[in-house]
Amino acid sequence: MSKDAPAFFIAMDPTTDKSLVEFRHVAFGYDSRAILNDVSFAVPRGKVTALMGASGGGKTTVLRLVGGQIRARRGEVLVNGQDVGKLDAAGLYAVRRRMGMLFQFGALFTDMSVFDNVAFPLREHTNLPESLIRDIVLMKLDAVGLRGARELMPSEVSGGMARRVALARAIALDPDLVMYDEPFAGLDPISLGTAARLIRQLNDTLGLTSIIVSHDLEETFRIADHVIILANGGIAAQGRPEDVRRSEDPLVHQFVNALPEGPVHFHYPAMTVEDDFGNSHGGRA
Ligand SMILES: Nc1ncnc2c1ncn2[C@@H]1O[C@H](COP(=O)(O)OP(=O)(O)OP(=O)(O)O)[C@@H](O)[C@H]1O
Repeated sequence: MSKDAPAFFIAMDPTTDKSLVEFRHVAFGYDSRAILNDVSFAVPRGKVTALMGASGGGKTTVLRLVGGQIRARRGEVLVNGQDVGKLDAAGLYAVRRRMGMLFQFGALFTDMSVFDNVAFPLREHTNLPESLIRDIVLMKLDAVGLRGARELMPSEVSGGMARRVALARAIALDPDLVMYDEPFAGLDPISLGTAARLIRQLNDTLGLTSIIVSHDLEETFRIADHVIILANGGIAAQGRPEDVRRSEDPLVHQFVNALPEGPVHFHYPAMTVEDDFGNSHGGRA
């Protein structure tokens, strides 16, 4: 990085390490309930990785482990070679600054204009002068096609536009990694296609690494370089979309073909049906 580069600019790590994020034998559970058992995978640097799997399988949990909001019970969660689970508050802050997070409905601040929403992280995390913030915000809004919408309030933009504003905000600080949790939820097919192409395009033009959690198989397989399928607490498959699609593993087959029956559990763990509805209530079953 040149010494004249503005302070907010964080160069890509020059290391030759091919993965930006790596899970090594990670186990995690909420209370006594195990969610991930011995999970290992790598997210290749500069690529779009899709994290998919059955509902409740732990995809959002994986994102929260990467962001350091929760810590693994066992194993390592490496981001740029650092174990996020072992960082103190300052270390975690530094790692998080290099991540953009985009959650389901964008969660824009409703009392701020589109411009101020995108400016927010810059005002919070940097000491840049307003004139430079303005240029950066307009650049980010331009990247998502909304430079002309800067004065609008969130209530005045469509769902698809709101998602794009949230995306501009997520990339405001020039992150290395952007994590999207269900970025297509609730979008009509045209907005969905636009959002997907935008994620791909921003990844490539800004040199990002992207992780997308999504249920939209077709669109996600179309834009992803790498797919990881999470099921029953482990990794059912990972690889290029075309390879995962061809997998003959019954679990993966069930998932990529959206079959209701198969090895992926439909039920949240519960006591047996007999115990729940059975004779304990005087034979009501
Ligand atoms: N804070 C929490 N406390 C207790 N259990 C939780 C908590 N957050 C998630 N869970 C449980 O952990 C499991 C995994 O949740 P997670 O949100 O990671 O799944 P997911 O794969 O993202 O699901 P979906 O695709 O439905 O969003 C779920 O069964 C959920 O009920």
